[in-house]
Amino acid sequence: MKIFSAAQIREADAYTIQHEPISSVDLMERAAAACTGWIEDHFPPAHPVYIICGKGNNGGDGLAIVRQLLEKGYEANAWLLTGNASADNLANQARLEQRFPGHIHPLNDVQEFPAIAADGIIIDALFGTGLNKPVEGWLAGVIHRINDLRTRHTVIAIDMPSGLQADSSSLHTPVVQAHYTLSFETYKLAFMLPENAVFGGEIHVLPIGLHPDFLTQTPARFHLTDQETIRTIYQPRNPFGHKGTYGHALLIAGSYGKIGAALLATRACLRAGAGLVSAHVPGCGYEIMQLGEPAAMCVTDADMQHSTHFHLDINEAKYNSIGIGPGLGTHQQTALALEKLLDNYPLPMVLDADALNIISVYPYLLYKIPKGSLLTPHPKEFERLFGATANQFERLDLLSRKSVETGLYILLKGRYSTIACPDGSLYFNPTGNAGMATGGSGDVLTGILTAMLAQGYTPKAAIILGVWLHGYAGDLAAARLSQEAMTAGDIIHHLGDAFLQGI
Ligand SMILES: NC(=O)C1=CN([C@@H]2O[C@H](COP(=O)(O)OP(=O)(O)OC[C@H]3O[C@@H](n4cnc5c(N)ncnc54)[C@H](OP(=O)(O)O)[C@@H]3O)[C@@H](O)[C@H]2O)[C@@H](O)CC1
Ligand SMILES: Nc1ncnc2c1ncn2[C@@H]1O[C@H](COP(=O)(O)OP(=O)(O)O)[C@@H](O)[C@H]1O
Ligand SMILES: [K+]
Repeated sequence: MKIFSAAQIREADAYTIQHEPISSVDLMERAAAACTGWIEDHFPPAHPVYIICGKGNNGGDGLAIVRQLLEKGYEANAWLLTGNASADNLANQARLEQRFPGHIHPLNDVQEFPAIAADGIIIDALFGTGLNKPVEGWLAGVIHRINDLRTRHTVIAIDMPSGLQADSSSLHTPVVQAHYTLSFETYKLAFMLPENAVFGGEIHVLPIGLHPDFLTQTPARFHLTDQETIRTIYQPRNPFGHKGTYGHALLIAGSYGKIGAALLATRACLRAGAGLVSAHVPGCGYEIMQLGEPAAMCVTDADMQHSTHFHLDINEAKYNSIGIGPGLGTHQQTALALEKLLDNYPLPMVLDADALNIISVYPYLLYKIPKGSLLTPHPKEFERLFGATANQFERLDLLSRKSVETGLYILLKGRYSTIACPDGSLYFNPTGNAGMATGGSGDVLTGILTAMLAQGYTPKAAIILGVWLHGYAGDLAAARLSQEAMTAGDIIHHLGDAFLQGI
């Protein structure tokens, strides 16, 4: 699913008006009806509704919602900023006044903000995608008033929480903190970033019938992975396939005290479909690996505690893919061996955790990584690799620039893990939950991605599909066990159901 910028959304709006064709006020009626329908489904008419309306089309939506709710028997009123209203806003003021006189109240000052009855619902229709600067002065006071009331009253934002910029950072500016956001047609970029998590609440994207030609033909830089995309990527196994068909994957992971990371990555790699899996671990890991995962082969390093010689018998004829980093440690001998591996192995590989930490100490190694490889830093590792940024929009830009510059796929992990592709496109992943914020989840992902590469998926397909399945398995684990009780191993246990249900 594409994520459009505010400017593209305006174009979609105009294209729909011209090509459906439909008048802009009727398109507004349709958008408002989608919201009214949602409100009706979730809150009975016993709740009085207070709609705070701006002067633009977001306020116009609010005015139309007041009229539609009144028609459905709700007690609804608008508090409207006075001044130069947009044409469709004016048209909806007139329609409301004509059908239900006396339901529009002026809002020129915070003092005029209504007193909200016990069961009252506040609807924020102040500003949407037309916000052109941070909100200041008494209007900021209105936003603060709404936010003060949110502990006692449900707050529903129309299209965007007011004050939130769709495509740039809103840090340190006043923004409504909604419980629900009813957004039109597409997700906005701002919803994807953790720095905005407190504003949107539960986000519902309501279709309003923007023209399908525009939506399919207009290129977008940002995407939200959906099941449809996953179904086009996934390749069912060939009935005549043999284990050679699905590749030999090698995991280079673990050090004394962290052999569990190697075990998790290895198990995940097997469960994600690799034909053969080998693990290279230091000597201390041999029995743990052989007993812990009998289906995997184990190669031990000359050193008992950490890996030092994993570059020796590795070549592309033997291993179709390599995943390196979980629990590996950052010993200097390990760093030297990593450099030799990068010098000798030409295929895309997966680099995670300590492999990334080593590279952040020796940044020139970044340029030795085979093109098309997958890097999977969490935010701290990302910062060590590429430096800090003032906000998460800048971090997104940095992420994309580094991917383009190096020719590597870089995954920034977290809620809506973000995949930056060397062609400049970015994919947000919607699956996964906070139960996965538990030690070892990332090791499991390394195993899954290494398995996808071994099976012959292109790097882009491997990372989009692997990250989706990892999160989906995490969601299934959380549904069965709770977010609190699930562990990284449970993500692996649910991979089977993720293949069956998530694709
Ligand atoms: N996409 C679609 O297909 C559809 C979109 N629809 C709806 O249209 C919405 C976009 O409407 P929009 O373009 O009129 O902009 P909107 O968000 O109302 O803001 C503009 C107003 O805010 C003001 N203003 C701005 N910043 C300000 C500030 N910091 N501080 C103070 N004032 C500020 C600005 O004033 P100005 O700066 O011009 O004086 C102007 O009055 C969209 O979010 C959705 O709800 C649906 O109806 C139909 C289908
Ligand atoms: N709140 C969350 N929502 C969705 N996914 C999450 C969340 N927290 C963590 N995850 C996922 O869990 C994994 C954690 O990886 P990482 O931080 O490397 O863990 P570890 O180093 O313990 O293995 C990532 O794939 C990340 O996207
Ligand atoms: K709004």
